[in-house]
Amino acid sequence: MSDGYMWFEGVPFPTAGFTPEVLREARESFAFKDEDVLLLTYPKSGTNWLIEIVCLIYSKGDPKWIQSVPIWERSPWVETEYGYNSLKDKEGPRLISSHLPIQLMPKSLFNSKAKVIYLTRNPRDVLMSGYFFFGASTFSKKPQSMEEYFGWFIKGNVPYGSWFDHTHGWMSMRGKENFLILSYEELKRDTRSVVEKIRQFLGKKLEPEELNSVLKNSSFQVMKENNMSNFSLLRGQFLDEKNGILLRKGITGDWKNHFTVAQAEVFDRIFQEKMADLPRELFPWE
Ligand SMILES: Nc1ncnc2c1ncn2[C@@H]1O[C@H](COP(=O)(O)O)[C@@H](OP(=O)(O)O)[C@H]1O
Ligand SMILES: CCc1ccc(OS(=O)(=O)O)cc1
Repeated sequence: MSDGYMWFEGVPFPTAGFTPEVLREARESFAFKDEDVLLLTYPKSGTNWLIEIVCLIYSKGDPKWIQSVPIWERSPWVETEYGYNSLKDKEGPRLISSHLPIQLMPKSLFNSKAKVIYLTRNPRDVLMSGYFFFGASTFSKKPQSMEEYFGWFIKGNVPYGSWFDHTHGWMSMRGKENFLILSYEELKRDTRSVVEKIRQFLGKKLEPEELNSVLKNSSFQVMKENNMSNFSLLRGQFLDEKNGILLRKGITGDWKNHFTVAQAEVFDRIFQEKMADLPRELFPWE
């Protein structure tokens, strides 16, 4: 019986676009190549912002690609039916996205030199972003209230499971030279420097005016108006016509407008308990 998720090995997935067969085959058989780039996040951490930036770095700031091809085709999600099938036989270097927890990632990643960028975000803002986004979707369990979604998030009963487990799992890769960890918060605070860091990690060159174009075309306002990037193509079938918005506020600290004092205290306590073994520098919002 469906409870609003498609469960695979204890992890809840959206009900559209995912199957146990593809998840299994991707983990066992998907072959990462050394020249691939993997954009890895827990959902609602700024995944699509990162994809837009990387696409623009690849096109040297030329917006033609991002204005003509849907974002999920430029950097498909390897775990989805569509993404797996479009990536598996693709020639040449590939841009690949994923929200998978480490135990479900294609095994070949760990023997490849593929470059991985892991983008983190304050889980309180991830929670709020997910509450609005999944609440306006047709492919995920709908919460009746923020309080209900808060409880699900703490338990990991949300798409892709527990933020705490996801983060713990992937942080075990920190220090590897092909693994770059960034945060949404630093990307917001100093976008230019972080985009430069990404460019350098990818070994790409940009002229100053090309960098300016990357920044302009990946800005919140320009992305919000780009129908190839703002998920407007998913409205109707997968997202609510009115509230199914990917680029909602694009700020840090929105959780403060929604959490009660009691929820903030509960979250702090759980965060301390679950993340105490990891260095605080990994969480630049704390
Ligand atoms: N160019 C941009 N600048 C800032 N935030 C952006 C952005 N593009 C997307 N985001 C934010 O990233 C979140 C979605 O993440 P994902 O791409 O992982 O689903 C949304 O957060 P909010 O819901 O807090 O506004 C969205 O507004
Ligand atoms: C079916 C399309 C779709 C879109 C977005 C999804 O969630 S997530 O934000 O990438 O986690 C899932 C399915």
